Amino acid sequence: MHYSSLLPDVLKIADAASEKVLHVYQSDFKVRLKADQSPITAADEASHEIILNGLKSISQDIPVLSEEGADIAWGERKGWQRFWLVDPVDGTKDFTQRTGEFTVNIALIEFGEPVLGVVTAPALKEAYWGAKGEGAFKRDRTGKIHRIRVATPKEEVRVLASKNHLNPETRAFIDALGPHEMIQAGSSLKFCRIAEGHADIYPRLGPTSEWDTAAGHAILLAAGGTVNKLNGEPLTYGKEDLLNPHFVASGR
Ligand SMILES: Nc1ncnc2c1ncn2[C@@H]1O[C@H](COP(=O)(O)O)[C@@H](OP(=O)(O)O)[C@H]1O
Ligand SMILES: [Mg+2]
Repeated sequence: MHYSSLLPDVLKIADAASEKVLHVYQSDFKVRLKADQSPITAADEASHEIILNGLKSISQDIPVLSEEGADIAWGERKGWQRFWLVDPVDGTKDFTQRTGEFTVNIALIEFGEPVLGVVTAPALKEAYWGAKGEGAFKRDRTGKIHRIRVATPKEEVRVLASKNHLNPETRAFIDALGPHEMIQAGSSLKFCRIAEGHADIYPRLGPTSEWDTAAGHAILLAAGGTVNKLNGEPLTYGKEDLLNPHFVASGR
């Protein structure tokens, strides 16, 4: 499959969802708690609907798994060779805290590998995308599009960590890296910051779900980086348990 032929449509869908998400962000929105006690707003729901309908219209035969539509039995999912993996709003805490560091995420998974990804940050007016064999790109807040690439680390490693979920295990991993600079960022923007060469490593020795990481992972791969489990094997998708194992995302 030529992934680049899908990218313009997927970017349009993500931009449409972003516009709606930003509209809610700028309003006096209400925050509710889901059954797992994680926060949800009208932005997550509206973004989910726009993305689901958009993806169905461009690819009737590719199923969609979204954080807000994840109740699909393993018996059905296990036969999927190719599927869309979506987080309508990643960084909902950043959204509710109004830090601006939340994203809309769409990934295409093929045989467990994230082969295409689009991440938009509606409040920052940034967008990132990438596809296997096609490289990775950023649209900055002025609308200019640049090709992006991971950087070669200098002596002081630039480490990315979650703003809201930095646990003791991740902290210990970071301390063992030696001289480093800490950069905190919310949501899947952490993968994008490495993809564009602004940071070197993002260790996550704490919980995430497949939809949190897939799009950023695809972009980082396309920019020359890696996302591996602690045993050194690549992080994969379409697992029965949708919680990811611990992983380390890195540039060169
Ligand atoms: N205890 C937990 N279990 C599962 N996922 C968790 C979690 N704590 C945080 N996360 C995931 O981490 C994401 C936020 O990451 P970060 O802190 O790096 O911004 C959340 O995404 P959502 O905001 O989409 O719910 C959520 O999915
Ligand atoms: Mg998320």
